[in-house]
Amino acid sequence: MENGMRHHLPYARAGQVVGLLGGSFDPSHEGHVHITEIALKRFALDRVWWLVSPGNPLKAEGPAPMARRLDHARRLMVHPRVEVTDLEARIGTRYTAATLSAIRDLYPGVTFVWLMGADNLAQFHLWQGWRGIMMTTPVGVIARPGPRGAAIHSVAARTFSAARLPGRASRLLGRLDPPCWCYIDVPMSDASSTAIRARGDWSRV
Ligand SMILES: Nc1ncnc2c1ncn2[C@@H]1O[C@H](COP(=O)(O)OP(=O)(O)OP(=O)(O)O)[C@@H](O)[C@H]1O
Ligand SMILES: O=C(O)c1ccc[n+]([C@@H]2O[C@H](COP(=O)([O-])O)[C@@H](O)[C@H]2O)c1
Repeated sequence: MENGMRHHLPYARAGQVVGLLGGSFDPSHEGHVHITEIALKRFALDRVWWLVSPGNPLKAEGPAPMARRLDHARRLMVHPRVEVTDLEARIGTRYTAATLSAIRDLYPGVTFVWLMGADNLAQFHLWQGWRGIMMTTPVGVIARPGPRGAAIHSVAARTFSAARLPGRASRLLGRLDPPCWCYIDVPMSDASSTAIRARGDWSRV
């Protein structure tokens, strides 16, 4: 990373627990805001950073330009403990495993919790280095409309079943040594970027 980039880094201090919500945010919507507010409380996070992805490695079609997605997300997500950032583009990573290891190097003493909706847990075993992510990073999974079983019985959930923290103990997630993950059953939002794009409310240019 260039030196000049460093002063744009989001703030966190040693001892804090920061939730990372990675996504295409193409566009961001109420569902993202909803799970962020829930995650702050239920996982006892000091902060949440939205990592607006340069492009999901598993998606064939690229998203809308970064500046547009960032701008939209920053208007939508206004909260003193939440920051919307293009950190992955700055670091030059798009695979989550690489992003996490780079971020940990940049913030010694800070604990990072990876946040995701239940749909992503169902797919998680397709991510690059997913076992390594589980072994190094507490993972918080938030309910999302769709087949609940697909997440709870996914390859990742089964492989790491012994490391599952019950939902009632969710506040401990960032204080335990990984592997540890926690699924929280919460009131759900059915908002989705795909639905918004399908309505034509967010054109790509
Ligand atoms: N309504 C929602 N409820 C729970 N989790 C959500 C919701 N919307 C998005 N998420 C989660 O937020 C993260 C980023 O989501 P993303 O930017 O891909 O939005 P999306 O609506 O899932 O987009 P797309 O429809 O293009 O896949 C993912 O972990 C996703 O599971
Ligand atoms: O690292 C991977 O292999 C990987 C594969 C698929 C998705 N991800 C990450 O998961 C997050 C959610 O992606 P998306 O496109 O569903 O918003 C985003 O941060 C992606 O970079 C990461």
